Amino acid sequence: TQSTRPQRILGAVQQNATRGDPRSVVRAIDQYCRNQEWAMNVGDEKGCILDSVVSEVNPATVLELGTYCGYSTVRIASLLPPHAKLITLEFNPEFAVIARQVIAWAGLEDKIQLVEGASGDLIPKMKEQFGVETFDLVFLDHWKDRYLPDTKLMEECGLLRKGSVLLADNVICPGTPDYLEFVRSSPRYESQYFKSHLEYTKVEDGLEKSVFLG
Ligand SMILES: Cc1ncnc2c1ncn2[C@@H]1O[C@H](/C=C/CNC(=O)c2cc(-c3ccc(F)cc3)cc(O)c2O)C[C@H]1O
Ligand SMILES: [Mg+2]
Repeated sequence: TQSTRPQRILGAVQQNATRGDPRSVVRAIDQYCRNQEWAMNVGDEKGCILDSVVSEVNPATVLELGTYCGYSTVRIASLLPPHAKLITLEFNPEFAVIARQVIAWAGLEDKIQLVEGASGDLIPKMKEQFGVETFDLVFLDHWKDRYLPDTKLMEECGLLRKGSVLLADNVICPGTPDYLEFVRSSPRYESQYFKSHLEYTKVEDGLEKSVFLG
């Protein structure tokens, strides 16, 4: 039977990456998606911007919206301090199955908690069910029309503190116009655009970093 793209990405990791070496997992996925078949990972170019923001924030708690195959999950977790935790939300069970194996291959199970479900349902349960106070960093990379409602929901649920950083992928391509307008015009956010390119292409895209001012 025909394999799926996520299954082929997992295969590339198992064939080309070293178990327990997160950066080799990241490199294996980038090489596969650049040379064999495109996939919607944040990729190596925007990934370097992601790395610099993660290193600057040095977060103890991270929330990722939209796991897909776990590329950015592994990329972020590989930079976290020893006791830091990353919670990643994914509602497609098929993607979750693949992401769990990619995370395991990287040896990052202890830092990452993958929770299956829709962000709109899970965000209100973060405090009670997952023992989270607030998030130091949120990486938004799920359906683009969910960035704004989920940001408002995180505010309402008290999951953002003064200084919490939101980093959003794809603010140009495919684009998140309502979210961009909101964070750039709201007095409660200090926003900055990092110009880059759509993963594995020359098309313009970028990341928007928004600091919640409380
Ligand atoms: C609400 C919610 N809750 C939990 N998981 C959710 C969710 N919405 C999506 N997800 C999960 O995240 C993943 C979805 C991500 C959506 N990302 C995209 O649609 C996406 C699309 C492109 C793109 C650009 C140009 C083109 F020509 C074609 C595609 C590039 C990217 O980097 C992307 O992230 C997988 C999905 O199951
Ligand atoms: Mg993306």
